[in-house]
Amino acid sequence: MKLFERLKADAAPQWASYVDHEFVRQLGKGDLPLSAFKHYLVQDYLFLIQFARAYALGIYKSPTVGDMRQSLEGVKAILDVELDLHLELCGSWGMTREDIESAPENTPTMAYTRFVLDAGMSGDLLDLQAALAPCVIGYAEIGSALRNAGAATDGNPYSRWIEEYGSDAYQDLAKGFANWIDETGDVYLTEARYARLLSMFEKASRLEADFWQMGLDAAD
Ligand SMILES: Cc1ncc(C[n+]2csc(CCO)c2C)c(N)n1
Repeated sequence: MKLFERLKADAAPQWASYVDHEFVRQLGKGDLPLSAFKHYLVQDYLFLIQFARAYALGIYKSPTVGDMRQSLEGVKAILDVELDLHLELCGSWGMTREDIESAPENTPTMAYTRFVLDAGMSGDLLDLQAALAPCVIGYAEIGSALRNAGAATDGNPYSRWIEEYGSDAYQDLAKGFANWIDETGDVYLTEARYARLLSMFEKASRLEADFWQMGLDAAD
């Protein structure tokens, strides 16, 4: 079994608590309170700034030029695509870039981003990839499930978000990431390392679930 598939199977409870979270269900049905989504999206913007740094760390930790290019794709996806989506949505509610960037980082945002940065700082590229994988691939799974369920097309207020993560371009990016961690695993994985990688993958999945919960808890 390839590394990503194995991690996902072994972390099945944590993975399910993330991709089947109540926030995601309400988002798909379109009845998620807007206050919850707005709070989530502002925190997600702050999250993405730190994630761009984590991908940049991936460039630094890359053993090959090919790995550097893969990490660079992540930096570009965040700086050129995802942050703009967030600014576009927040702008439609009258929020400016300054409003968002000056918002205080919530504890779940700090916990998740600093965990990923530390996984990369203290380990090698494979450790960093194990911490990043739930984020990149989980959103593709969620986007594709919601898109296939028709959530983006029936007047759902969150259709723009669903279209972005359900898009072919995003699905390809996530597949590229899965192939990349599998290939790194082919070179660097030993059975002695696996338990630590799984623990990081589980933690990242739990921190994703906590991130959704932070949004739900902010509903008024
Ligand atoms: C909490 C949280 N988790 C995952 C993503 C998705 N995501 C994070 S970085 C990136 C760019 C490509 O790797 C994507 C799509 C998010 N936005 N917020």
